[in-house]
Amino acid sequence: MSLPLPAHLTLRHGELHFEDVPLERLAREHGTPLFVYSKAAILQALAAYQRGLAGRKHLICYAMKANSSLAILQVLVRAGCGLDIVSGGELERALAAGCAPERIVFSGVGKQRGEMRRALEVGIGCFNVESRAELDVLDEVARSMGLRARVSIRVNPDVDAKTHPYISTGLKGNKFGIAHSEVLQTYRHAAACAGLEVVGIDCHIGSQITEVAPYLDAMDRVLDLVAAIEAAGVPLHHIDFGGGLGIDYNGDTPPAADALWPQLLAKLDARGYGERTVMIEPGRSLVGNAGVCLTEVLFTKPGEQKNFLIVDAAMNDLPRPAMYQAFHRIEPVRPRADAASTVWDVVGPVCESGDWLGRDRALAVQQGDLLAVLSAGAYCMAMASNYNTRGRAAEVLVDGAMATPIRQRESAADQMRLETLLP
Ligand SMILES: Cc1ncc(COP(=O)(O)O)c(C=O)c1O
Ligand SMILES: N[C@@H](CCCC[NH3+])C(=O)O
Repeated sequence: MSLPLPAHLTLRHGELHFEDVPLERLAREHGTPLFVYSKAAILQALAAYQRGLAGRKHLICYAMKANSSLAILQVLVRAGCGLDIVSGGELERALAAGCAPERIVFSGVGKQRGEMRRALEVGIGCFNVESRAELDVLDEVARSMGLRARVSIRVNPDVDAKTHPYISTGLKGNKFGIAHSEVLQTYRHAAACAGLEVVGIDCHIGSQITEVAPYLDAMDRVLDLVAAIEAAGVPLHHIDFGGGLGIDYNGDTPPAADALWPQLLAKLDARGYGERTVMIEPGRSLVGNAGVCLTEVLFTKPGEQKNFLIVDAAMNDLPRPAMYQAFHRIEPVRPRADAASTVWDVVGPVCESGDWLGRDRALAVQQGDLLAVLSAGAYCMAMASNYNTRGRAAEVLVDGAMATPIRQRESAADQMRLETLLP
């Protein structure tokens, strides 16, 4: 194992542990594939943001799309987070997990009227609006309910987040946000709508960002807009700077949240906006390295060109490699210290050539061994599907020596529940 392990994941007595819990035991008790999360690792990641924003009026709204399992939401909400949601479904999860509605922000380019209505009815904190058309529909829906919707407009600062094209969102060619050149007129329009109350400005430039420069550029551009919008007579109560901070998947070196935020806050201070409420929407950086996916080697299949390790987790459980060629480290749960390693492609049982979890990995393993796919806390379970009628995996949350099952494995009956047989 050449790279250090993520926080709270350790090799003890020849076996991987999350906090004080041996992973092999969890796999035997709950079966595989199994997602295991560390509460301490989540709270440690959150603490870096809390330190970075200490002494400021702020609200950290966890972007729950990264991992929306109820218990994970509870951990973050109980630790003081609000939530960033992108659908009516996420709204119901947020409420079920005990998040105060006023600590919820609603992002996303395609909110439906019913979703707007429900969010207004429960009294969410703010809608991050992404187009002029959405603004008008929200205005109409709020007026029909005799309410005013608090809005912040998501601006597209046109900066290159230097990340994978599928997860870059702050460039002109992206579907997200309102173009820099149209921001002012959109704010003027919003301020004149009786069903809307303008409260802030919002920006999110992409995901898995590992450099400081795009953030600094985006902050400069957002603050230029704040000055212009306020000069036009529209006061802004908060600045929502989105999420996007990357994690270490394979030796990546993103800035730490408590190193990044002082630099961004210095920009606010320098421009006289130090008193504004700062909101952020981190997702991946709070949970990504707080989770692993345990999987069993079903078969070894050496071949002429490639050697395959066929494991019981697949692209339906962990779609990031298939979707983005994303790299996840794969480590044996009980490394075989003196065995020679072989180079394998680690693949799942799904009937697709794209169903792989790792390529060309040197591993000393045998049939029946357990592997841990690392950095699986974000955008894995949340993006899981039932392709090939595979049930979604089970999940366990570790806290010290305690392991709590937080989601049962989905059965075939669970999957068929909403379907109807023809007479
Ligand atoms: C509007 C918005 N906020 C927050 C996030 C969370 O991003 P990340 O998980 O990269 O922190 C996303 C996803 O990229 C997003 O689209
Ligand atoms: N799903 C992407 C991140 C998307 C960010 C959503 N705004 C990933 O796994 O990297």
